[in-house]
Amino acid sequence: MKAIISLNSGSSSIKFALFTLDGANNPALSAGGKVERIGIAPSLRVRSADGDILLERVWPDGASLTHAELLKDISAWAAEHLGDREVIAIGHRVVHGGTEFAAPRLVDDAVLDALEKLNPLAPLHQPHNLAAIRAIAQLRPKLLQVACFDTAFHHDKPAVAARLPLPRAFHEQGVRRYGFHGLSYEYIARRLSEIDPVLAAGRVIAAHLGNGASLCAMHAGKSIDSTMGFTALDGLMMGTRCGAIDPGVVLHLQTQLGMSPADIEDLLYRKSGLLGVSGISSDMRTLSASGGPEAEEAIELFCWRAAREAGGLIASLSGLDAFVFTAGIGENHADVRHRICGRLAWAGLRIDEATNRDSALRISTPDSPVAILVIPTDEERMIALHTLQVIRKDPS
Ligand SMILES: Nc1ncnc2c1ncn2[C@@H]1O[C@H](COP(=O)(O)OP(=O)(O)O)[C@@H](O)[C@H]1O
Ligand SMILES: CC(=O)OP(=O)(O)O
Ligand SMILES: [Mg+2]
Repeated sequence: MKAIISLNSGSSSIKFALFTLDGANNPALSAGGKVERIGIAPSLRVRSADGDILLERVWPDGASLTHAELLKDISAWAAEHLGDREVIAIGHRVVHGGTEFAAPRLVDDAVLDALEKLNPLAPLHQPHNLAAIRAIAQLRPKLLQVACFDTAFHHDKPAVAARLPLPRAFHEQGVRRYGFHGLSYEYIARRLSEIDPVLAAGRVIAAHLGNGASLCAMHAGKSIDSTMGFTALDGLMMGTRCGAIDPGVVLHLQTQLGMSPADIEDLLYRKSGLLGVSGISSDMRTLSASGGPEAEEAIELFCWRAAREAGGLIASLSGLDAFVFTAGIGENHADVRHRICGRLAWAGLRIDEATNRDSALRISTPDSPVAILVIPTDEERMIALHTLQVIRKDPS
């Protein structure tokens, strides 16, 4: 039986899924898993399509384990689990596609070289994404690999949402607002159109709140604006990223505090956000459990900033019909959802405390002018669908 694998390297996680293909080439999930808390204390869990746990591993002292090292364990599990299934392609999430890659692409050396040039624009993601592709290409040079871009879903957003207010030449050089988490938002748009086609045709904000976090304004299922811009550092406060800050701060760090570009990158991408403000952890679960005043301040700032940015996107959309929470925090953290919706009550978000506590599909009150939903994202399925489309078109 033919199969494809989806690989999704996030900043704090590697998610993966094995899909078998039926006669009509529809992907059916066979098993999937994730390594989470990379950089803290990684753990791996693999589940069958029915939810049975197939494998669990923890590395309590594994803070220094890299994405590449952890990928070896995933490969070992996959090799054992495959049985007589024949993997015909691997699809990868690649975070930055720049101006050149607006749609999923079969990867070859030239594509890899072009994507590598974007590494500095996504230092927490792009190098891991590409290292996995290169490692697999070495082991299985003939295996088709498809790159699916986080930026692609946002490619056709209105020009006003893509331009930075800099001299025009920079835009031509690619210094523009791209937007990320596109595979997740594309999946949410599809799911919402199955769940509630009327809402999906309207004005929707999707909030992908994970270790990386962003909001996307969608109208009729298309991205029209996002809080992330040139890089995945923009917008919301995140696990270790600062989100939007006054660019004057960056100049100050460099010229007054004498920090090198590498130190500034490390500060803004790896030491800020929830980790920096709490001084405790980048992980929302740990912060909520800690209860200390710095942890509380970090959580409150996270929610305040999310609501504040949502206000901006409501203006981009000229109103709002639905607000969707997704990703690790969005899908699971009732208190964060409660705080964000509370700050958006003026815009018509009325949360129902009981269904919110249960992380139900619909968590707004029946009379809420804006519907509030919790929809688990599935970037791996989106990757599988794109991968199939690409290899059908170009089965070389
Ligand atoms: N059950 C849960 N309750 C609260 N927060 C959770 C839960 N599960 C995951 N999270 C939080 O979600 C974040 C990770 O989100 P995830 O989407 O998996 O990350 P990534 O962006 O690396 O893909 C962490 O802050 C984690 O604490
Ligand atoms: C783009 C991005 O921030 O991704 P992640 O949420 O996986 O870190
Ligand atoms: Mg994520």
